[in-house]
Formats: sequence, C-alpha cells, structure tokens
Amino acid sequence: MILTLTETERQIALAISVAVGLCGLVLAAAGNQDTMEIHGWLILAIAAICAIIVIRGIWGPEPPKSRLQSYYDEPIKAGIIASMAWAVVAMFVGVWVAALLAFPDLTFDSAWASFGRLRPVHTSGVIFGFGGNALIATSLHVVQRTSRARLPDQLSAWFVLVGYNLFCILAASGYLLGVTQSKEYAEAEWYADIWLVIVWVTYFILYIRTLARRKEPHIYVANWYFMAFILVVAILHIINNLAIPVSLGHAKSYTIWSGVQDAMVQWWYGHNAVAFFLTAGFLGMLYYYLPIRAQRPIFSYRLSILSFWGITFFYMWAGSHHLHYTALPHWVQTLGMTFSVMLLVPSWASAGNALLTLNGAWHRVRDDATLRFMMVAAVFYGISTFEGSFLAIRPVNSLSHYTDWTVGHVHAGALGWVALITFGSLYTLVPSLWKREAMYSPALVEWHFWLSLAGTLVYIFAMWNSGIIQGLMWRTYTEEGTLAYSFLDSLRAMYPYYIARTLGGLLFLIGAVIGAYNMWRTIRAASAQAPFEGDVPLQAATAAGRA
Ligand code: HEM
Ligand code: HEM
Ligand SMILES: [Cu+2]
Repeated sequence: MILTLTETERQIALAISVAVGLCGLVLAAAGNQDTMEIHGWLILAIAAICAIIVIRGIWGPEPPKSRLQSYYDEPIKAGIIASMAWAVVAMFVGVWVAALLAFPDLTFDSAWASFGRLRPVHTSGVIFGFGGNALIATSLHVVQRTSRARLPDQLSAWFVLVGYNLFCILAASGYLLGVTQSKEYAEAEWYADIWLVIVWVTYFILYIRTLARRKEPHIYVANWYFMAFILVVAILHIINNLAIPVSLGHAKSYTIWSGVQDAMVQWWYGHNAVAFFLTAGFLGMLYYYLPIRAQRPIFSYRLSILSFWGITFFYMWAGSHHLHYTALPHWVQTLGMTFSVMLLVPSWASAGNALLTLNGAWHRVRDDATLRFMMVAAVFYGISTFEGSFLAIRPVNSLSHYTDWTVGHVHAGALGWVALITFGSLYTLVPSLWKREAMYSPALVEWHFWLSLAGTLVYIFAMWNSGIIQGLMWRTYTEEGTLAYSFLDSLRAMYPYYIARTLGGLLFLIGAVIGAYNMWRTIRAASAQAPFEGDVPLQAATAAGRA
C-alpha cells in the first residue's frame, strides 16, 4: 500500500502522522483527568501506528510512471473492508440495544453498557462507520470510472479514509466513556468535530479535482448525487456543531444555538443527514451499480436529473416535520409538512426509474441475488419515502411521534434501502476490484439476501405493530376522561414486539456476517498480486487488465 505512494507523498504522510500524533499528545496533556485525556492517547496511538506503517515502506522504490494510466483503487479496497467491519460491529450493538429494551438487565451493571451509551454507538456505527465508508469507497470508484480519470494523487484518498475512521473511532469510544453533545447523529464532541471538518473538506476537494481531470465531457448523474452528499454534509456538520467548549481541557461543550433555534438547527441537520447521507449518496450508488449489474441503461436519464434537483431542493425545507406540536412556530411546521409531501414526487421518480430500468432484465433479477439486493432496495426506498411523507402530516404525526412507528420507518429506510443497496453495490465491486470472476460463494450471497429480507420484514412489522399500539394506548381515555392505560401498561404490551425485533435484527446481523465472510474469502482467493499488477487501465472502465 505504501509502495503505491510517491516518495514525496510518503514524506508528507509521515509528517501528517507526526503532526496528528502531537495533537493527540497536546489533547492528552490538556485533558488531564478528563475523558479527553483518553482520546488524546488514543489519537497518539493511532498516529504512531500510521507513522510506523509509512516508515516501513518509506525507502521502497518509487511507483512506476505507468500507474498514471490506470485507476487508483487501493484506498477503495480498504474502504470496503472498513465498511464491512463496521457493519458487523455496529449491527451487533444494534441487536444488543434491541435486546436491552426487552431484557433491561443486559447492561451487566456497567455504565458503558447502558442503553444511553450503546444506542449512539449503534447509530453512529451503522450510519457513519458502515454507510460512510461504503459511500467514500463507492464514490471514489464511480468518479474515476465515469470520468475516465485517475485520482489526482495517491495520498488524499488515504488521508480521507484513515482520518474519517479516526473520527468514527473517537465518536464511538467517546459514547462508551459518556462523552456526548446530546445531539442525535451529531453526538461526537468538539475536537472530533473539528477533525471531521478537515477530513471532509479534503474529501470534497479530492472529488472536485478528480472531476476536473475527466476525459468524459459529460458528468454522469451519480456524481451529482455524490457531490450533493459531500457538500451538504459539510455545511450541516459545521453549522449544527458550532459549540463552545467548557475549557480547552474539557471534552464537554455547549452549542451556540439556544431554545427553539437549537431544536430547529438540530433537526434541519438530522433530517438532512437522512436526505444527503442516507439518501443522496446511496442514490449515487444506485444510479451507477444498478444499471451496470442489470446491463441496461438507466430507464430515463432526464428523470434522474429531475429527481436530483427535486430531492436537493425539497429536502432542505422539510426538517421541521421532526418538531410538530412543539414551540416551533406553527407556520414553520406547516412549511416542513408541505415540503415533505411534495418530496414524494422526486423520491418516487428515482425509485420508479430504478425499477423501470430492470424492465427487460427481470430474468437477471431472478437469477442474480446481487441485482435482487438492489431491486429490493429500490422498493424499500419507495416504501420508506412514502411512509415518511405520510408521517410528516401533522395529525398522523400526533399518533406516530414518540412511538416505535418512527423506529420502524427508520429501519425500513436503513435496513431495506441503505444496507441493501450497499450490499448489492459491494457484491458488484468486490469481484471486479480483486479481479475475480465472481464472489467466492454465490450461494452465500443468496443466503445473505434472504436473511436480510426476512430480518427487515420482521423488524419493521414488529415496529409498526408496537408503534401503533403505543400511540393508541397513550390516547385512549376512560369515560371519566382519565387515561385508560398507564405508561407501564404500554411498555408491557411492547414486550413481544421487542423480542420479535431482536430476532429480526439477529437474522439481519447473521446475513451481514455471512456477507463479510464471503467477501473475505473472495479477497483472500485473489492471487497474491505484486503492486500495480492488477491495476485497471483508464481506457477500459470495467475490464481487468495490466497497466
Ligand atoms: C442488525 C440490525 C439492526 C438492529 C437490530 C437495530 C436495532 C436498533 C435499535 C434497538 C434501535 C433503538 C430504538 C429505540 O431507541 O427505541 C435502533 C435505532 C436506530 N438505528 Fe438501528 N438496528 C439495526 C440496523 C441499523 C442500520 C443498518 C441502520 C442504518 C443504516 C440503523 C439506523 C438506526 C437509526 C438511525 C436509529 C435511531 C432511530 C430513531 O432515533 O428513531 N440501524 N436500531
Ligand atoms: C420522502 C422522504 C421522507 C420523509 C418525508 C420522511 C419523514 C420523516 C418523518 C415525518 C419522521 C418522523 C419525525 C418524528 O415524528 O419525530 C422521520 C423520521 C426519520 N426518518 Fe424519515 N422520511 C423520509 C425518508 C427517509 C429515509 C429514506 C430514511 C432512511 C434511510 C429516513 C430516516 C429517518 C430517520 C433516521 C428518522 C428518525 C429521526 C429521529 O427521530 O431520530 N427517512 N422521517
Ligand atoms: Cu426528516
């Protein structure tokens, strides 16, 4: 890996590792006695490992000039492996928190294993660890292939990938230690947030620089989705995380936003994290890997562009549907509700476009579990956006809000759409990047598919039931006008559904473990290649060949 870097890049990599290590040392010293101290040492340790890896290869030969005629796929491979590793860990934690809701004693009397700490490990782990690494890997693959251009240098992508995973590790380990900003999906504290800004801006610049080198005159639509994802996430992250630390020696900070403004900024962020992290980026995957796998051009290119502008414009205004019946002015809630309903049109445009692309390739959907992953993902994308637009209607939200219906909606999107499109894309990518004809075991892909589908269905049906029962129980009155059920009654009624959800989640987790195993075997089976031997030349977008 280091041998693919030029000598100058190796020196810069070493300098960055040393600089980051020093920052870790400063944090450790400043955070004396605070949880920040532990993070300081953690950063130093990771930076030291990076420095050692660089030093071991620093005197190696310079990479051949011929590399410039091929794509640079090494960091993409690492991103895929990181994504699957996070998937297994974070979904395991998901099953654990699901079990905790049925069996509250599973915390083993330790603070770090309490629900409040494990839950954000799950959400950040799946969204940022699993989803984010997959997005970085696929986006860098798609931009090179559709631009017929190599990444502009060898170092930036590694910086983005390693730096991003450092952020994820700081976030997840922080939650276990009790470090949190208490903003959902933005729990990481100020020093981790600042680090992510540096990483993310590098990512955006890398993407733009690659596009600028393109030999294709046209910018394929998948790149627009990826660019919207990268750019908007940067804006959201910076604005929602503006905070003032208690002191430079403390992990704790306070947001600069107050009262209802804070709530609005948070849910403008949270909602658009769904829109641009969990939707736009994955639509980028869908628009590239689905046509490739189906061997058919996209049904309507024009529709994909219309959907893009509709999604990017409408989503921005819909965040207030998370704050119905709150102190937020009524008209702002109505605005969010209206835009949420309108959002259904561009959302279904993309879902429909994907399914219509499969017309004429249904026999492939039947025979190829990888393509089936993507087909079902498009269906769940349609289901979850329909449900979202429905839940955003204020009177519907009065029933669903605070209940498990929301959690069911979340996982219809997260499992059915985000995870399935990712698995479909990775199963397409892994054999092609590691130069294999197919995955190690197509039968295991089939198993993974059915476990995922069964797990998703069990999960969301359990949550639809429990959510609607909760909502109804909380609003049932006796003839005297008092509440018919106590909160505890409703909690007891949830018990069977919480067990069902845990089992559904377990099926999904087993599927993911099988997927990770299958990919690992595929990668291992790839003959030990000398560096540069397997590089794909720029001219041929998908065919394997020597550079
Ligand atoms: C093995 C599969 C999974 C299981 C068992 C699982 C389980 C859970 C549980 C128990 C919760 C807490 C619900 C609550 O507080 O009442 C949760 C929340 C959440 N999970 Fe998962 N999850 C899984 C996979 C995923 C994946 C793949 C994603 C994203 C790509 C995801 C995203 C989320 C999000 C965003 C929340 C917060 C929901 C909210 O606040 O409404 N989960 N999950
Ligand atoms: C047209 C598209 C969509 C609309 C209008 C929409 C709307 C909504 C609404 C109204 C809520 C409930 C707010 C509340 O009562 O607290 C919600 C929650 C949520 N949705 Fe969606 N949704 C859409 C698509 C999606 C998709 C595709 C995903 C996932 C991939 C997703 C993930 C989430 C998450 C994570 C939450 C929970 C937020 C929280 O409270 O922690 N949504 N959405
Ligand atoms: Cu929303």
